[in-house]
Amino acid sequence: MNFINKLSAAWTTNNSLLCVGLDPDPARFPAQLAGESDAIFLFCKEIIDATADLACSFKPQIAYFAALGAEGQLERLCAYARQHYPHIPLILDAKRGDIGATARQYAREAFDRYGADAVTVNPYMGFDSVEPYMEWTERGAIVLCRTSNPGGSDLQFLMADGQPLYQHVARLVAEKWNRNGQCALVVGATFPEELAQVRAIVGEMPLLVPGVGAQGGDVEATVKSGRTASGAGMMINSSRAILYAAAKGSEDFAAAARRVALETRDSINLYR
Ligand SMILES: O=c1ccn([C@@H]2O[C@H](COP(=O)(O)O)[C@@H](O)[C@H]2O)c(=O)[nH]1
Repeated sequence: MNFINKLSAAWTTNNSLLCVGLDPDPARFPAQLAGESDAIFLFCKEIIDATADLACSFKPQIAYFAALGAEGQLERLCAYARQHYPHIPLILDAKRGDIGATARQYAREAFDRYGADAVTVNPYMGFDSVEPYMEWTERGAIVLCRTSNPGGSDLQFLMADGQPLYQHVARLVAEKWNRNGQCALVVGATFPEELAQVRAIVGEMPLLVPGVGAQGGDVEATVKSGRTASGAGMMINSSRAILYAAAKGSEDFAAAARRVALETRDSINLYR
């Protein structure tokens, strides 16, 4: 099944717009994982098992694995998610951007090596840097548009032809670049006004929306700004607030993650 259809089905099946982010930081792992050679895999696997019925997608952030030389554990984790939860889209957050020949290798890494349904990509180098991802006709390219970080405004708010750059990106992707019909955009929950602007430009296109939870984005404003007419259209990501929900040593980490994922999913659903 292609990325967009799988995502639409997951919104319905799990009644959820929540994307569970997998940003594993061993310094924050529970004591029982200390000394385990595959602690990163084990930690993330428990989180996936605890939240799979509450999520519309999982989003491993590759930097947290690669920085520790743990790409092998990421491979295992992706294989595990695909085998046990094949109906939940797997998004590799890698924010790749390079010339076409190199982008083709990044696409192979995301879709072949890790088996991701979609990968995040940076539009700064233009269409030929994004096109190779679309050669994978069933997989998604999720293009950075209006990112959640404060510094995103440095470039994304620059005016060109009377409009901020992020709106040009939204329009380009929606009207020209989306050759395989599997594109989506990243828009931060920390900027609900811009989220509403992007929604108005792109119609039904799915949006990956990081920034609730640890970054403090407002759930009500996010949902009201980014939802489609059918009350869907978003993967609202929360990573650290779910992963590290347990107070150190006092609560089972997976149970705590499930509790916060449930609360987040339900608070999102209040405003759909
Ligand atoms: O604009 C963006 C794009 C990506 N991210 C990523 O999302 C998660 C957010 O983690 P939290 O712990 O929920 O803050 C992380 O992997 C970022 O790399 C983003 O935050 N903003």
